[in-house]
Amino acid sequence: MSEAALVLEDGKIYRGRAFGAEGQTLGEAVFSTGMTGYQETLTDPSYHRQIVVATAPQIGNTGWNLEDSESFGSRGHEAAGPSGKIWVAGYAIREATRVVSNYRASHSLQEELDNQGIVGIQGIDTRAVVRHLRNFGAMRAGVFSGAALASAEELVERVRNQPSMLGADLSAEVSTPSGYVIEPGGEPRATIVAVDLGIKTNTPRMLAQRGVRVHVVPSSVGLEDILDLDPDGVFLSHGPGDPATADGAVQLTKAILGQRLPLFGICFGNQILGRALGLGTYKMKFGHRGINIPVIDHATGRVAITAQNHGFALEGEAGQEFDTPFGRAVVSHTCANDGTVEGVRLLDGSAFSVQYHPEAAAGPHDAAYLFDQFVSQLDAASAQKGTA
Ligand SMILES: NC(=O)CC[C@H](N)C(=O)O
Repeated sequence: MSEAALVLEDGKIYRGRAFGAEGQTLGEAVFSTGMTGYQETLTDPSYHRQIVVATAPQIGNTGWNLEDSESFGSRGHEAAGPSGKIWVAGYAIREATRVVSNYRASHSLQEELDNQGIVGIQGIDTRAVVRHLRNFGAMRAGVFSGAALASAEELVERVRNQPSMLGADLSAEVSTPSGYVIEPGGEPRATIVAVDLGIKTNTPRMLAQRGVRVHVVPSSVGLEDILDLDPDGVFLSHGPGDPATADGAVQLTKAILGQRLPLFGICFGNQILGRALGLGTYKMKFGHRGINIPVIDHATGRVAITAQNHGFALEGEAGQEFDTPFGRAVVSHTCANDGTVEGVRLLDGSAFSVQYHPEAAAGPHDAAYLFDQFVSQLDAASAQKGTA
């Protein structure tokens, strides 16, 4: 295995061995604290242009299977076939397992990284990398191996020459090029439009499991296209990039709110709904990425343990109420670790969103009830349509 280097924009270099494809990759270095679920993480479109550092010390134990990928439906997924497209820019780990041990595995993680040309690094002190990123923040980085290795100065230069995640407008790079429908098993109880800003496979699946027909549409969709589908509600998906750049999605959201259609948003969708309600966004120092992040629901005082993956957040305070052109709104959820805004809602309940991932994949299912809450809104809207 050839030598490899993880290079950070501040000049810090961690030397290890190649993992997966050899070559060069650039992206923002971020860390994920999930102890399981690497396949879901690697295929999540929200990680587009990010080099993920895993805090779990050994990676690859369960190999790669043909079921758990989260990128079916995202742009360019066909090329990866049933394996699912890997969206991360690179992967940095402590130790790759030598033995794949799971009945669902079809091949190893290394093989899949090789097949898809994903450049990774193993054998580095990932605890030291994570401490560095916690102290100095997520930053531009690169992984280099084989013929791509060069002098330290040259590598740092290449890392610094890439654009920052701050100001990155990435929705169009991951969103499906054309719409598709996920049907529930039987007769649909309601129909929604899901705006794909980087949607994971499990999100429309969880809605379909609840009897909802889901039209997944490209991020460039307009209000008229949405209304043509005669939906009972609209969903705004998770996705990569800086929400401050997503003016198109914010305008669309304002138009949807103006129609009084029920609206639910997750992660990027929470940031978009927050912006449409007048809140600002900012880049966090190192973000929240993992599957054990505690969130307080200020309506009930209950804490949910949640899956998360975000580097930006909405500005606001726990329980803060504010006026919007669509009615009064509230900061409904905050993170129990650091007070970050984790959810907003119109007080009438017709539009709400969370910064965490009720679809989990991977992660705990504490927040799955939010899909039920959305479906109740849809039932009410569809009943009203029936009597209109
Ligand atoms: N998973 C997501 O939707 C991420 C949202 C946004 N790109 C962020 O990093 O904050």
